[in-house]
Amino acid sequence: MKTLRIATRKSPLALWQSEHVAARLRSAHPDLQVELVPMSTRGDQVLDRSLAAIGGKGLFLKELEVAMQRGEADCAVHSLKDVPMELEPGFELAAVLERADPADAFISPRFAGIDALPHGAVVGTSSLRRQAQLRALRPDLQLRDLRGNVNTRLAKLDAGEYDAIVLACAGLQRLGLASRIGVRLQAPAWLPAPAQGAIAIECRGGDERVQALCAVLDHAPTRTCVEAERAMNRALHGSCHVPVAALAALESGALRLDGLVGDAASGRAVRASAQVEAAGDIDAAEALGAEVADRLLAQGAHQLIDAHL
Ligand SMILES: NCc1[nH]cc(CCC(=O)O)c1CC(=O)O
Repeated sequence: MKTLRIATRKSPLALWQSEHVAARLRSAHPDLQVELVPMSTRGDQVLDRSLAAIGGKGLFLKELEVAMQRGEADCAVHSLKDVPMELEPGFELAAVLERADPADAFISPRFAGIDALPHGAVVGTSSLRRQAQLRALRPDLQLRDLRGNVNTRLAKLDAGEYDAIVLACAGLQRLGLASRIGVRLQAPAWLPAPAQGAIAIECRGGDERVQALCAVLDHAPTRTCVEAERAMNRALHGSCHVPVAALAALESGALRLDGLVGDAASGRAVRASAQVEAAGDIDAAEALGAEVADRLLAQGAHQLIDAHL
């Protein structure tokens, strides 16, 4: 019997996502034996410093890529928002699954929304993108770091360490915690991370067996949207030190992209958007991302980015 081994992180959300991919692959290929290879990454181990300080998003991928290189796994499942804009050489995305809810969620046991928070309320999030947007709306808030997996973050909120926190709706929904969502923070007023809500399967470049097995899970409209968002981020040369947010949507054939570059310390933010009428191919999505990046730079995003170089 043929086997496919999926490298995965061990957090409950990562395991849910990998089990989901495994189940879909099993039903698409009844003769395929699909196994998970759970492993811990540096991004999971180092919880006392921000991701930006310890080297960025790639930290969630490295150990999984090493396992693929060694032949201990055939592919790896990731939240696409945790995947760097440029993959390591020798790897590619075999599939991007249909996106779940891309929005961020405001969560608080006591307050109905960001506007309802009292002056100086304490909000937990280590994401510079979420911090920048909170600062832009409410300069008075006290923003405090909050890392760890989704359950850990909710437990810290429930223990009273914060008045509110912000998490991705998709992660909460996947873990059966949708009832914790207080407010869905909607675009274009609030923008999520590029590719938030999308699950990707990474494999070794040129591994045609794995690509063919995973191709059935690929969702073209999601690919189009996330490509526009990731192309915008790439064109901004955004490192994880600069808060960048983006959301693309397909509506009756047109592809619209909203983007934001912010500054977590000052709460300054610049926004831009654009759309293409016939969003046929990946090239059009990429061009749209570059266009919105140009508009952001023209409005002063370069000052926010240069300040972090
Ligand atoms: N930063 C960690 C992370 N990576 C992906 C998700 C949620 C699921 C997704 O966006 O696909 C989360 C948790 C969160 O931000 O609340």
